[in-house]
Amino acid sequence: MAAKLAEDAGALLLELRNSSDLTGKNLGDAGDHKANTMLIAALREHRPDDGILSEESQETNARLSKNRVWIIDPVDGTREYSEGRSDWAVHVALAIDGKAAIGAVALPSLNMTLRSDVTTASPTRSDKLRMVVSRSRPAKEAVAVAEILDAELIPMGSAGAKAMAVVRGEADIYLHSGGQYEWDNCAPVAVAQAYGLHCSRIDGEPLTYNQSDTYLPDLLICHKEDASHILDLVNGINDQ
Ligand SMILES: Nc1ncnc2c1ncn2[C@@H]1O[C@H](COP(=O)(O)O)[C@@H](OP(=O)(O)O)[C@H]1O
Ligand SMILES: [Mg+2]
Repeated sequence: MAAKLAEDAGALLLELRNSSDLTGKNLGDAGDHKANTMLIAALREHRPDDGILSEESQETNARLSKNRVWIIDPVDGTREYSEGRSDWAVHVALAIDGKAAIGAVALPSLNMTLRSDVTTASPTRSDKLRMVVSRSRPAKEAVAVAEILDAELIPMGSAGAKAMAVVRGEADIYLHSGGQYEWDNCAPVAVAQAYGLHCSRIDGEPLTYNQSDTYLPDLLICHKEDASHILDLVNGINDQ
């Protein structure tokens, strides 16, 4: 269901972008609103007992008493969506007891949806490591770690698109700090974990969802074999 909803919302968003006269922020706002309305209505209809947390409509009190909470980002990479780029995503995840249990990330411009329940082969690691970072706000730790590892930096929009670049074998590391919310990374983390990748906070702690404060400002997604080395490097940089 997560994959179907993410795909359907993605189709709506592509249709809106192709057919409307809206541009820039107006297009982003309209897309956010349209996809959010569709996703919330579908979740309320099909999973009436579950909680919902969406970037576009946050129902804090009701969800906090639930074990099962849908965490959705109708358009992740709104800026890129509204610029006509392909690096944006729709996130639909189910957190169970605070863990990213199930997720789907649609990449509508690439006609692709990645999901936690149906996985293909684990991504292969490149000898020359490639690190995806925010186009607009690359984390200082990421830039410093890339330099130490002699990794290629690949700027890209959207947390979902970046995490899926690692899942798809287009990159090896996604390292972010400085700000993000639960909806930005819950579905990407559910998918990345299902593909056998390491996912944690940059201090190595687990990523925990459905918290009263939804700010979840940093994360590391990478191949398991690289995780402890990268976490040590980040730790060293942040101790300086
Ligand atoms: N420093 C920060 N503070 C808050 N949110 C941030 C952030 N850096 C990135 N994000 C959010 O994380 C998502 C991916 O960002 P980026 O493309 O820069 O990596 C975006 O989500 P939205 O597009 O859903 O708003 C963006 O708003
Ligand atoms: Mg987002």
